[in-house]
Amino acid sequence: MIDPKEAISEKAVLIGVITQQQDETQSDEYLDELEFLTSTAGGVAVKRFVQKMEKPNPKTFLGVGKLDEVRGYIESNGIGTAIFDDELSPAQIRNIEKVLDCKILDRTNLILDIFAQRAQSSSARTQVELAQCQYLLPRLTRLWTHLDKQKGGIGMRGPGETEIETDRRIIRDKIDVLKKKLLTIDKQMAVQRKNRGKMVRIALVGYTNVGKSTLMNVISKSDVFAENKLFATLDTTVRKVVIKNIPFLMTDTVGFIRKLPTQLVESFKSTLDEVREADLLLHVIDISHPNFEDHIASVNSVLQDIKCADKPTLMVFNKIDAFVHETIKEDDLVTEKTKEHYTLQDWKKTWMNDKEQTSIFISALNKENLEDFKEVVYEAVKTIHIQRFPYNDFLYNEYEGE
Ligand SMILES: Nc1nc2c(ncn2[C@@H]2O[C@H](COP(=O)(O)OP(=O)(O)OP(=O)(O)O)[C@@H](O)[C@H]2O)c(=O)[nH]1
Ligand SMILES: [Mg+2]
Repeated sequence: MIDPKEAISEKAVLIGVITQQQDETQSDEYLDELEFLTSTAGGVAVKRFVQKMEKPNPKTFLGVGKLDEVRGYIESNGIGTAIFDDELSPAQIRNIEKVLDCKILDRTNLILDIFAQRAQSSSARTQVELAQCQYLLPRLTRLWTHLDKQKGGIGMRGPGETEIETDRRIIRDKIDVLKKKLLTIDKQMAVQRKNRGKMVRIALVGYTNVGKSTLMNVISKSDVFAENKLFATLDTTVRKVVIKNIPFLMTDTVGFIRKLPTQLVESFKSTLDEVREADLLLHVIDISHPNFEDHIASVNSVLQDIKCADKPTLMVFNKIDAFVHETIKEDDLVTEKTKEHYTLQDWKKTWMNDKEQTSIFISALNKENLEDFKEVVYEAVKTIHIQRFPYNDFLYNEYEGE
């Protein structure tokens, strides 16, 4: 298996494409994210290579000429790793490796690697390991490229194939074992969740690094690990929170990301069950991030994958303290007003103001607007609580201030 500690501890080049689906700005922002992922994994991105093309080359991702340029740079600068901003197919990895002769990582690889480094509990570790095995299985052949199976024929089919088959069987057996282990963990977790009784359950969801754990900490006065790195949280934390007269449970869980590897979504089933069984979702958004609308779309698509898209959801726009916008000078009559120029007030008048949804604007870090936040959450929880406990059986009396 890939040793998470050794996977990257070196200089890397980042490789992306500009296509019809993703323009130059987008491609830039995606590579910014890839760079953040790289540094979170412990690597340093020293250079970016970007190629304009209709779609990535199915054989080599980049075009042959561009790939050669990358090889030149890698050779003369002693770079050990090339990281591609997309999931590469087994054939692409094989072909690229032949040209670049260095470690080839793709986006999925990188994310799996970070997850592996960060997994603490036995459940998180098992889930990551399963995802890694599933990623590895179809890619095992790359170890055998030197046998050049295409030429095939006598001698080529024998030992090579058998060894790949043996390796595959080992990985398959491991996948079986891990799946069984996860089944047991799932059951334990389901029992734990059941034991929590009928209390209303809220789950924090959102893109990675938006401030979910920070919000959890200020609301529940707990101490969940939060830091400016991607995927600081992998394990689920549940805290009891009381607002006024209603106690409820709040869950902080793993953050989502664009192109979250499907293997991870699948194997993190027991973690995501927390989200699936929640009565209410708080979708936390980093409104100070230039790509926050993209982030919302990515999160919604994962929610759809895990069949949670229809759950009651409050949109919590966090980091209002860090929100900035471009301004157009009064005498500038040329520049058109675009989203980069929107003030917070402008934004609040957009789709965020939809009657269908509730939006709250806060800074978890500076504790701004938390009273409003609590009020809105309280009302939402109360509605669910009253439905669930028809005798209006509040655990505490609500005292109006005198
Ligand atoms: N400026 C500002 N920074 C914030 C705010 N809330 C959180 N942060 C910072 O954002 C970074 C990420 O915060 P976390 O709470 O770890 O984010 P998360 O959503 O739990 O991230 P993952 O667990 O990685 O998915 C930290 O450096 C926080 O200090 C805020 O309101 N304003
Ligand atoms: Mg977190």
